[in-house]
Amino acid sequence: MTNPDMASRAHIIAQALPYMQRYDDRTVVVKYGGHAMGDPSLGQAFARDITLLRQSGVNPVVVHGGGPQIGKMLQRLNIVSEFKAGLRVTDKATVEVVEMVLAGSINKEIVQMINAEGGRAVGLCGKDGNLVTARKLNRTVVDPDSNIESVVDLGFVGEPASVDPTVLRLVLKEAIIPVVAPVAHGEDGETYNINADTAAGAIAGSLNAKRLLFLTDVPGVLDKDGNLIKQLSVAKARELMKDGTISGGMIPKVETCIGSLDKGVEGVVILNGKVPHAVLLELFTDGGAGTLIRP
Ligand SMILES: Nc1ncnc2c1ncn2[C@@H]1O[C@H](COP(=O)(O)OP(=O)(O)O)[C@@H](O)[C@H]1O
Ligand SMILES: CC(=O)N[C@@H](CCC(=O)OP(=O)(O)O)C(=O)O
Repeated sequence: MTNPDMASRAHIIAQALPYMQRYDDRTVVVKYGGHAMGDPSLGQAFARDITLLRQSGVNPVVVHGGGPQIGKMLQRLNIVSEFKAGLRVTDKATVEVVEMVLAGSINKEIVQMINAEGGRAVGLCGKDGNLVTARKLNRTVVDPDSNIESVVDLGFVGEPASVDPTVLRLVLKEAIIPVVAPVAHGEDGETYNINADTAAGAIAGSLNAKRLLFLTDVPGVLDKDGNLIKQLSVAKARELMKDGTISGGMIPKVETCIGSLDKGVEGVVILNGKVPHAVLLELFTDGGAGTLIRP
């Protein structure tokens, strides 16, 4: 007779089959936010999920952030940093630190974690193979009191002007997992700091990804009372950004979700990366959580 515990374990594994078939040979871009990183056992669970996706025939692409880690390094170096509309004002000294932390230590740490789980990961940034070419971002902000619009100068903050996914396709064809840091060259030869959410959206769009997942440190988009919004239309998302319910780091995430749907990404989800195995739960079980942004 089958032990009930064994039977329920088998049931959970078997439940994954239709999902594995749905995502077979499809691209899933996972944005791994700096706030979801840090805990070694969570990091290991994340690396295992990504490796398992690859093993089951999915093409995972990791695009990572590292905002809090950049902040710590800037503090150690006594460089003052501020954010405007969820983006770091980036002068010359800051962009050097951003590149060092993102494309250096964090990128290699994630590559190492995935490889330790038996995957084969390779670290890239926007500069590699001209993956992402940046242009300076001219950011408009609206003062909520006066409703007056103004352009803020964020320094070396860029937005993707073009994405050439050739290098990603080559890597994916060999069953290697690309791990991308959001730092890129501009046509002017400068290095630009791109918000990781924005970079993930542009990359997902260029690959016509089946799914784009944002792993962050909250369960998803929360309403004014702090309750999770399970499904959010583009129109409602715009309303919540306007009235300030969506603020700070959630702004580039939601804006990217909207842009990615326009670019042909099939589904975009913001979810809690602090839940162990959040990626597997979202993709391979009926228990998907977080906020699904829909047209
Ligand atoms: N309406 C909202 N719902 C959820 N989080 C929000 C909302 N508005 C602002 N936030 C903030 O956005 C943060 C997530 O963005 P961010 O700090 O950039 O994380 P990450 O490093 O994962 O990109 C949350 O921790 C929360 O403080
Ligand atoms: C322009 C800009 O704000 N760039 C971000 C890049 C890292 C990032 O986006 O990291 P998270 O995903 O962890 O927030 C920064 O300097 O913090």
